[in-house]
Amino acid sequence: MGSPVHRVSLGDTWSRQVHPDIDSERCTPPFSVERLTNILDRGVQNTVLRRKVESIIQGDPVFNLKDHYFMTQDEQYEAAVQKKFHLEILARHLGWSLDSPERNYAERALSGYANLNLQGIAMNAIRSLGSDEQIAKWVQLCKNFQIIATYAQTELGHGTNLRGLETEATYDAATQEFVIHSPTMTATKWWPGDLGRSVTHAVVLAQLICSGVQHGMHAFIVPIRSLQDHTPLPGITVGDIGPKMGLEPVDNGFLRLNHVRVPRENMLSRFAEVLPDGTYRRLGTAQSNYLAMLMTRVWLLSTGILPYLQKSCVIAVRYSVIRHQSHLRPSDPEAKILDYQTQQQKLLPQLAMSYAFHFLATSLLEFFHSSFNAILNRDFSLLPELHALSSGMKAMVSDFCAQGTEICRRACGGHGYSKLSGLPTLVTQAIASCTYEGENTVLYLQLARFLMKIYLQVQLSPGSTPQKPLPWSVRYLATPGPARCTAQTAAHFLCPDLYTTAWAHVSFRLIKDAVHHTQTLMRSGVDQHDAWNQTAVIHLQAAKAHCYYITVRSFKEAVEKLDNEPAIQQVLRCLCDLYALHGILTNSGDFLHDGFLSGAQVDMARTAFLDLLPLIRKDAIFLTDAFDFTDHCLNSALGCYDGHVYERLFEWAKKSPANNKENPAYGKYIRPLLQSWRPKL
Ligand SMILES: CCCCCCCCCCCCC/C=C/C(=O)SCCNC(=O)CCNC(=O)[C@H](O)C(C)(C)COP(=O)(O)OP(=O)(O)OC[C@H]1O[C@@H](n2cnc3c(N)ncnc32)[C@H](O)[C@@H]1OP(=O)(O)O
Ligand SMILES: Cc1cc2nc3c(=O)[nH]c(=O)nc-3n(C[C@H](O)[C@H](O)[C@H](O)COP(=O)(O)OP(=O)(O)OC[C@H]3O[C@@H](n4cnc5c(N)ncnc54)[C@H](O)[C@@H]3O)c2cc1C
Repeated sequence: MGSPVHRVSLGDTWSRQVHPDIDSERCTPPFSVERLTNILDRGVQNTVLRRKVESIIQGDPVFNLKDHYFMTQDEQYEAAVQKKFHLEILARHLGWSLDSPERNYAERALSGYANLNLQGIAMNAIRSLGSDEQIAKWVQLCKNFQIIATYAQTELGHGTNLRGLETEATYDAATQEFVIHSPTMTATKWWPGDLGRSVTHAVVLAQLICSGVQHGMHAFIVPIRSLQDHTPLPGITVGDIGPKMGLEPVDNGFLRLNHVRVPRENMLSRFAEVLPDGTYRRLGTAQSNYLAMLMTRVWLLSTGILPYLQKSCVIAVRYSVIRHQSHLRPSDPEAKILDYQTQQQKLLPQLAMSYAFHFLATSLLEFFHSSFNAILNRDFSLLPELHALSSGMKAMVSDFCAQGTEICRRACGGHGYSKLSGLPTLVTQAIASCTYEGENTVLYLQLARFLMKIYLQVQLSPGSTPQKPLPWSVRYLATPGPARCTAQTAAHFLCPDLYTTAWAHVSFRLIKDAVHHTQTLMRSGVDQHDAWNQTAVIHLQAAKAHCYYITVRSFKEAVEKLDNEPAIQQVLRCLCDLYALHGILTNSGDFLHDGFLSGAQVDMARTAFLDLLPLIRKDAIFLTDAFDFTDHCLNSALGCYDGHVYERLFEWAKKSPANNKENPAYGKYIRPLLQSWRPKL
């Protein structure tokens, strides 16, 4: 098999020949991998453009990632800024504007290795919370990198509870300025990315106070560092928060503001404004200023979170066809570890999830785009569903990606523990996404609250046509399905309608149970808030089931649309089956609880699941190749397209600074230790 040049990018001499163990996996593709890539890219023209951009990136020595794993944190930070700077210069030269597809592809290729990404999140805030004039002014400055901005919301004392934020923005009508101030230690902004050492400006979220009255959290554009010499401006104390679990290239920072004055025009005012005399006018809802987070959650799913799992799958699956360990039968040669059922059971559900989440993120993005303009024009009718869905989906995707990347890492045995595998970095990146942009439990509970409301709404008018149709994602709550699953054989579990119905049933029942528990407590005299807290674990479980149901449904619908691609449809159908059944088996208690499934039916589901594993296993390399990550972008000694795992690990390890300088500990400690007993020998 020829090796596509765009994938084999590291320029190692052995790259010219693909390892026979992975080459043999690519012998007879049952579907066009190229077409599948086009589908994932949403069009052949996008694949062509992406590859063009990737070849520019990987051909440029500044974007070389070779030494990354041996760098100190400081060096990683500097290299990441250098890459961003170089990308910016290159983009100007090539005419790639900040929102262009070329620019997005370049960011994807450098994901995790370039920083100043909070510029995008700050722009999301400006675009969603700013007036048209503010957008025109500030987004342009950001786009040109005339300023570098971050989104500074979280404080030492509060992250989740935005109403508890302490930073104050007090309006001074005499000067028509806001005075931005951190009144306490716990009001210190803590965590914003790129804040520690890089940004010039911050979108600061603060409690607005006009004429002594508090109006809740609003967004203000605050200059932080001088545009001339980058020193902190008067009243600003800013710095880096210190070592973290991962994300070394990013300078997460702290910020204290001591009566910093900004002009009235610096309050983002699409949904609220302060008139010169200090009159406050609310133009949106109390939660309108949360819109920037919503936008970023949707955006991050496909750009910032899912790729960690997809890359981990590519690395672990490729490695698993190269790695031989032990024997399936004593007389056989050592087996590829991917041929062990247990290895398939670890990796293939992760692969299925990678596809499931791709289609989910796509449909959520479409929903977002179709409702965002209406929201900007203050039509908030779609907002509750969009907020609930994006909260739940961000929580689910990041949770599963964090678990999945770790499963992939452990599935690579000892070599998965080496940073050179690329996997530890992917794990820590995915773990961070469980916390930022909303801690996952908290986000699931936002969805649960929405589900409870809808459920109660449906119960109030059972059977009758509701005044306005239910939001599409929860319409199933109005039409409960059968009380028992009809499957009689394992093969019946390979029917998308059957398992989608099963997931709808479990989600419906868990929502009903959660609401029932809450209401029972309330009827017994427990106050509404305590009742919610005492049933939150059950609500959480319901929200998770709902997310699973939505994912299964969106995957099923995406596969159904591929009628003109029967071979691809067939393989994706298997992945969809595997995803749905894996969820049923890992949550079988929920399906058994009310007798929807019998024990015998769970056994059938397990048989169907296990039978799928070898089917998907034979296509696993094709399915991972289809993501079309370049070797450069994977930056993994285990996961390269050519399969030369051992040579690459050895070559990369040899480059370690530890192997290329004198050992300072030898003279100081090892030699004295060894020699300390010499007189007695
Ligand atoms: C190719 C590119 C590669 C890019 C690579 C990417 C690299 C990635 C880099 C990493 C970047 C990381 C950046 C991280 C940034 C951040 O983390 S910023 C900080 C984020 N912080 C949060 O998310 C905080 C989470 N907290 C909240 O959202 C809220 O406080 C809360 C949990 C929602 C609670 O708020 P509260 O005011 O208490 O509301 P409630 O009482 O719970 O609800 C009242 C009603 O309001 C509704 N509601 C809540 N939020 C919203 C919303 N956003 N939109 C619409 N409606 C909302 C809620 O449902 C309630 O409704 P009702 O029930 O009808 O009353
Ligand atoms: C890598 C990284 C990058 C970040 N980047 C930024 C950034 O650029 N800008 C920015 O402003 N912030 C940023 N953050 C901060 C991040 O958004 C917050 O850490 C996050 O929103 C969680 O808030 P918290 O830290 O206050 O956690 P807490 O809310 O204190 O959570 C701690 C625990 O309490 C639980 N809990 C809290 N409230 C409730 C509740 N109501 N019900 C039930 N349980 C609850 C949570 O589930 C969790 O288990 C970043 C964080 C990280 C880790």
